[in-house]
Amino acid sequence: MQYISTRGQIQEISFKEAVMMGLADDGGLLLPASIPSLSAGDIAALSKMTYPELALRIISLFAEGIPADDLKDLVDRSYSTFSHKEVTPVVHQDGIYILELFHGPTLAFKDVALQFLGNLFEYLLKERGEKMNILGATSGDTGSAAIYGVRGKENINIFILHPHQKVSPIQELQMTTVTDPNVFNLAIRGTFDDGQRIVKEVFGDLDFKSEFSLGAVNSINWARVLAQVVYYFYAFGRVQRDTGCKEAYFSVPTGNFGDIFAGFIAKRMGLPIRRLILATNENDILSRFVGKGDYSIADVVETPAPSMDIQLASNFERYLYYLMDQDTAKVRKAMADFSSTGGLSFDANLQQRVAQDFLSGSATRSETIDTIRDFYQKTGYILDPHTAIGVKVGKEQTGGECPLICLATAHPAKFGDAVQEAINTSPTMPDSLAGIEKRPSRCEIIDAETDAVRNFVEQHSC
Ligand SMILES: Cc1ncc(COP(=O)(O)O)c(C=O)c1O
Ligand SMILES: N[C@@H](CCOP(=O)(O)O)C(=O)O
Repeated sequence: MQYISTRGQIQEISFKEAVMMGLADDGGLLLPASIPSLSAGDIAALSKMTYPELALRIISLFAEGIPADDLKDLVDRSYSTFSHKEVTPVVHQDGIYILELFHGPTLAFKDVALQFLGNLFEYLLKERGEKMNILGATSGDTGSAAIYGVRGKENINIFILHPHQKVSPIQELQMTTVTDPNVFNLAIRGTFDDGQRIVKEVFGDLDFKSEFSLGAVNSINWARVLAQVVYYFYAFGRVQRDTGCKEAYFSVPTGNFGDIFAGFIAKRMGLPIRRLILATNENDILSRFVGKGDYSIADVVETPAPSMDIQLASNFERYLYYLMDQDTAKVRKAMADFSSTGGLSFDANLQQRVAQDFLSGSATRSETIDTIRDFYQKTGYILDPHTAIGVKVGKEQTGGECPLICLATAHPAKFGDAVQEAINTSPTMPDSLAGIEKRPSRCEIIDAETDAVRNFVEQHSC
């Protein structure tokens, strides 16, 4: 399995090289040159596996070059840190299936990939005798998951940019109270989009990238998307076992388009996903794209689902590559047009193709809060605000043709204020958060400027 860039100037690199490269050196994103397809029989066999067995089977299809025993060890260690024996259990509530992705160390779906990526980086660096400086941007969840994935690991320093005062109080504490010497939190005066732009600009300076051995933990890194493909198979297997269904809908709260893109890969591999339902908050550029072919940037607004307060969805470029029939010249042109005009529009023909894969919708602030309240009143189950958006849009877009699986991307305790507003009760705090506000913390506040970040990394690199 070789990897290529969406912009066509990186050809045929290995899985290991793709993981280490993170952002493609031509500014694009890396993808496998071909996607393996699984038969219905293969998929039925997968449904009998435990989560680590399934993860090993799916990841090994894409991870040539890592011996099977080593990969098994990496996968087993990565999922042993989850508090639920099923890793990502599926629960049935109010007629829908909720795929709980928040049983990892930092209580969000990011742990599923970042526990694995942290171990994979450690393994590859040892093999190469190298060091790495990880640089990432977060709207709240990737940051802590990445930090927990690499804290205290040798030969790795990690620098995480988060938008100052725009993440939830618990999200901020989960990052800033990790005071291991290899962890650096930078609160930037700006938005997540500013942080992601800075990260891409620093990676785009290839001399700097090479001199400081930069590594990527955002879904820029293909290994992130790959590890997230696994739970689509897992959830479908569990729901099919219970219902005998032939197809399912997946509703995915979406910001940077990474999680739903993992579902798109699962669909291309043959998983019978009837449609992926793309659910956004008021930052609805992606739902406008699916619904109207309008991909035009607007200002970021603050919502009760801050992790999705994103306009510039990094993985959109990966989807464009498939929508444009893997024509990298067209992708390059589209990305250049988008950066000069701030918008792209898609004709009826392309919109029809998008509609084969996706449905979409969005939720306002009050609809998000109302969904948490209504769901709690009916079931006693507390949704976090991101999950609530997926549930609301998923229910609106489907009519019982086949099961609806909604991705529960975070634990409600991370977003106590929104939950309190909705149901007048605070969610129970998981043990891992006990006393978090009393722990010592460390964070630098800086302007959202590429040079400021570059200088900081230079001074604190390993
Ligand atoms: C809790 C939560 N839900 C949903 C999302 C959206 O995921 P993605 O960015 O992969 O679209 C994010 C982060 O972006 C998140 O942290
Ligand atoms: N919601 C994310 C945004 C970054 O997304 P990523 O999947 O590309 O890392 C976050 O919590 O930081």
